[in-house]
Amino acid sequence: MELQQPGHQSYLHLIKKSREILVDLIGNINCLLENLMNCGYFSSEDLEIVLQFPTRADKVRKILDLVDSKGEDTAEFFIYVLYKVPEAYFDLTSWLTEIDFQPSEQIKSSPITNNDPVTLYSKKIKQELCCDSRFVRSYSQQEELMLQETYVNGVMELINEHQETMGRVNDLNSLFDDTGVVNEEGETTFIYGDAGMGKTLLIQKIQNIWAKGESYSEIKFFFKFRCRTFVFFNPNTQLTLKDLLFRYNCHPDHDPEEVFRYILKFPKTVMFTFDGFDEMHSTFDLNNIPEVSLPTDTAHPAALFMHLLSGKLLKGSRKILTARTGCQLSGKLVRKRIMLRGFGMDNLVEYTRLFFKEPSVNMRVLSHLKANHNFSSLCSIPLFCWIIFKSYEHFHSVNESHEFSSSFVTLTDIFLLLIEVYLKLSTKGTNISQVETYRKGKETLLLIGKLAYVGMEKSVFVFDHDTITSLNIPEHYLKLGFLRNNDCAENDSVEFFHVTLQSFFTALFLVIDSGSDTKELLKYFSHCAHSHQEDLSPNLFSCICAKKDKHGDPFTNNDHLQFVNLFLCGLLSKPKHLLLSQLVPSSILTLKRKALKQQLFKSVKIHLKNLPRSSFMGYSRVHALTHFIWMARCVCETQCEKVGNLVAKGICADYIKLSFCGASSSDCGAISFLLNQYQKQIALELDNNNINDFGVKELIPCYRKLTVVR
Ligand SMILES: Nc1ncnc2c1ncn2[C@@H]1O[C@H](COP(=O)(O)OP(=O)(O)OP(=O)(O)O)[C@@H](O)[C@H]1O
Repeated sequence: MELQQPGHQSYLHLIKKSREILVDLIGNINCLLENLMNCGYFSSEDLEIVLQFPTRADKVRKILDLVDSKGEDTAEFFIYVLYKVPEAYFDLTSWLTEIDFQPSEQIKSSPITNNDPVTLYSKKIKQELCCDSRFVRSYSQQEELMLQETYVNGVMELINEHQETMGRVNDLNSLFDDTGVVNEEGETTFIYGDAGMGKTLLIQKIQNIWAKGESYSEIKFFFKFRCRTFVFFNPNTQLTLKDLLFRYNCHPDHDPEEVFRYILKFPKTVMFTFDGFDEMHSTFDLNNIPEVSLPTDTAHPAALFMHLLSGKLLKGSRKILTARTGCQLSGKLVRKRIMLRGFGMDNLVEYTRLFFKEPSVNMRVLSHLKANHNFSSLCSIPLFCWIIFKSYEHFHSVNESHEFSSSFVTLTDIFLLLIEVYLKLSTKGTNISQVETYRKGKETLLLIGKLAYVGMEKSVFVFDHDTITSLNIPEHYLKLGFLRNNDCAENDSVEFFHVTLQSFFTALFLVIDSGSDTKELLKYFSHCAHSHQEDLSPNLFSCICAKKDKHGDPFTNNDHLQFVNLFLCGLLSKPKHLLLSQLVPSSILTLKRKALKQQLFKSVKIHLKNLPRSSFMGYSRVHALTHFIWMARCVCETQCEKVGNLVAKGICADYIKLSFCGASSSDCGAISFLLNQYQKQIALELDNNNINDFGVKELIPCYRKLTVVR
């Protein structure tokens, strides 16, 4: 294409010379006609003449003829429209660059209407996301929580390939910049953290700031998926990428083909968020991910998802994938790895300010947090912080002088409080005691507990209507706040508002159901004893083929089962005896408690005994796995020194290395509790975990037992 500079030639001449190119590449006629009409360059007769022609090419030819007949100004305006609406005329980008079009000052003052399908679709996604992300999905269903009034930044750290921290991410705009890149070829920003650390809320915040135009201005299309959605597709489902994007996010109102063509041509203008990779553990077999050679090929949606992650489809698009800690993603796919570490003290102060608007209550909660580091370390996990504050708010409204009675608050205490709050809200119960509330709520607790347990048995976290009716759960129980509608599955299915709550109800059911014997009670301990995750190959594609290898399901995350065990320990602890004896005979509680105590001893002993040892600085060093941390959490949840004493006897090592075990600050309290009961001195290595100042304080009580701390 040979073109001369416009300075040497008229625009009319330029259009004439490029006639063929323009006829070939101008697709959107409406946008041109509308602007030429609006600014008075074309009359309604001109419009009619153009529209008489049947084909697109003929229409363009006629427009060019008319422009030619009208003179230089119209020709300049014609090119100005092509230049100002690049989304509609993206095929002409290189032509426009080549002619180096420089609009005159006069033409620049002409208003241009941008009604092309790409821009309209981008606006539509923005509007939808703006509405969708304004509110946090409320747990109690009766209240609506504005994201803006509840979100505070948590601590985010960049992690390298050796799992070491490389500094903090302080700004959501830097999620895609060049700092902390672990693999230039990787395409995905992988954000991970423990349950309730705020992965989903972070994704919602990212959607919200994009939709409000506060960030990521180069992004035109934002597609959000929950990984769980891919589990719900029938294994035989075949979709094109276009269908996956447009059917499962909002649909373009105009010319979807043209919008998709734009997306394929400019993948850098597309952002994806995929939330909850750990939820992909599933029944379908991803063994043979079919190749897609063309973006128009069909494949199973999960295969399309994997090809998007790897960049085989829409290479260069931005992708954020979230998962629970421990869920592996191949290094090949990861560009940056970011770990969520929850709330630091500054974040907690801000969250408290947002949550408790009344200054005196705000001050009281803050001083409570500062005085009690067990309390503040639990609050460093945003989900637990919300539950604690929610319960505090409720009890404070009932009784102004309410304080958390014990200086040591366990997770079981918190969930018991939350359930009490919801039971009271439903009965509009006034000042009845916790014991009385539970006694009255026995039937509810048994039925909801049964639902949780039935699900846990089959790794089912979403319940359809048939399951609910088969368990005879009355409709109004679903509205108490424990369950919420599921937005991924079809039909009106429900899920627990958080999977930890399902774990809690499962434990409660195993404790209070008179039909559950001790064997049943303890069965999840053996499921958890050895986590497949810990010896997984880091390559996702080999993981996907794992069913044929001997690795097991790579997506299986057993945290939900570990939480069941933890809550069993809390519920069967002595301080909860009075409360639980409202729901089940005392003798049964005692029997179950004894069996649990023995199980804890056995679990720790077997775990440490079966691990390889090495000699280090004269010690026999054993590198314990995450399961050991869970055991420590369980022992601490009992709050019983006798149990701690017995279990500590199972510690058959004098040096325990707990590096890379995902221990958080609140775990330090648990480790301290357990080691304090150990009869001898012991060395402890805790580097590369998620421990902050709260955690260090929690360890203080066991310092006297430690010979080496690292
Ligand atoms: N940054 C935050 N600011 C305020 N509250 C938060 C924040 N992050 C999380 N929360 C609170 O914790 C709850 C749980 O957060 P979220 O669902 O995002 O956790 P998650 O990490 O996705 O958990 P899971 O892995 O179990 O799905 C939120 O509904 C909210 O109440």
